[in-house]
Amino acid sequence: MPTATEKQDKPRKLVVTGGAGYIGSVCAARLVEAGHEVVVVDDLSTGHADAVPHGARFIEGDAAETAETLLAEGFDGVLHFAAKSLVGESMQAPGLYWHGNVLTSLRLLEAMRTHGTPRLVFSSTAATYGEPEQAPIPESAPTRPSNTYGATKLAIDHAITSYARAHGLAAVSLRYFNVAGAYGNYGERHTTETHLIPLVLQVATGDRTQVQIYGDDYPTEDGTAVRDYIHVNDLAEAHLLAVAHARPGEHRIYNLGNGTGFSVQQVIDTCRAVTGHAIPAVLAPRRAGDPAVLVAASDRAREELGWKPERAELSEIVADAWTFTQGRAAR
Ligand SMILES: NC(=O)c1ccc[n+]([C@@H]2O[C@H](COP(=O)([O-])OP(=O)(O)OC[C@H]3O[C@@H](n4cnc5c(N)ncnc54)[C@H](O)[C@@H]3O)[C@@H](O)[C@H]2O)c1
Ligand SMILES: O=c1ccn([C@@H]2O[C@H](COP(=O)(O)OP(=O)(O)O[C@H]3O[C@H](CO)[C@H](O)[C@H](O)[C@H]3O)[C@@H](O)[C@H]2O)c(=O)[nH]1
Repeated sequence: MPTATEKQDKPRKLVVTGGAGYIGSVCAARLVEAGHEVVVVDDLSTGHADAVPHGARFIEGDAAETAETLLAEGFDGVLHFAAKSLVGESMQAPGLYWHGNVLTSLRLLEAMRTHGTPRLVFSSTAATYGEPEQAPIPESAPTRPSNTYGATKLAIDHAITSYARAHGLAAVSLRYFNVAGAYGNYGERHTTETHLIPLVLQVATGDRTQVQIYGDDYPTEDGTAVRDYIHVNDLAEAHLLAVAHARPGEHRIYNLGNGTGFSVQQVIDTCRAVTGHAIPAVLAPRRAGDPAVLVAASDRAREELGWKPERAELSEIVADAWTFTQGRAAR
């Protein structure tokens, strides 16, 4: 059954950079299912060729370099997921992030301008806000990233605003909070995994012996850090809506989260309930740069895009991630 979004948008020819990665593969799959013509461009630096959905054309290569020639074919838009996104690595090797994220995106923007590609949807992040002054965080909150990863994403957001104003680009930046869950065979399988839910589930599969809780002295109810977890398929739905709603000369920015925070302890407890596994957890020092609470105000996406998350319960998000994880383990 096509969703409301799929019915309302016309088929388009789209490039998906990073479409062999976690979020990009889910979005590419949804775009193909919605009848769009999809070309995935991915250098497989952190992605997997077998994650590119059937029905999408796949070009293995750098997003910027490939776009410079590929866009000459004539496309309706680009969804730009390709990026380096490990916060710790960004602090140790900033050059990788300024080059890999900012330079790549600037070259992509230039290629889009040269070839007249009208539409861009960009993967921005909650990390652009840094340590927040309020919860939930609206898009009007100050952007003071506390790590290099967030700084590079914010720099790209600024560049996109300039291109929209000067060149009429129709652009949408989606600021994801904590993405989790899976969509059928598409899910999170990073070789270097830093995200809480997949790490906890790796304990349940026996691939890890325990999970570490990074700090229990935060000013939160149980002392562990609070995040806003959003289902990857709800996130994908927002991308389909963004493609349909982007308007020439405008750069719109939307936060994407459910507006409800869950602590690290609550996440572990939910994983225990979903998997039926004891999941040993040990206390570890705080991870540098981690804010205490990050929760999204996503009213703007709901009002302007008509976005409505379908799987907002943490137990649903974890259950889908667990089904995916078990499926991979059985292979
Ligand atoms: N996962 C999250 O919770 C989260 C939160 C906020 C923002 N984001 C952003 O969402 C996007 C996707 O994240 P993900 O978790 O799916 O990461 P991922 O690492 O699974 O996917 C990124 C993909 O981009 C590819 N890639 C990287 N650099 C490339 C380049 N120069 N040219 C071509 N391909 C390249 C990688 O091979 C990979 O397949 C990223 O831009 C990330 O910053 C993710
Ligand atoms: O083994 C672990 C892993 C994580 N955590 C904690 O769990 C919470 C969530 O951590 P994640 O690494 O899963 O996610 P982050 O909130 O650090 O990162 C997310 O938000 C960032 C913005 O701040 C970036 O956008 C990033 O890409 C996105 O995944 C944090 O409090 C973290 O300290 C643990 O306690 N133990």
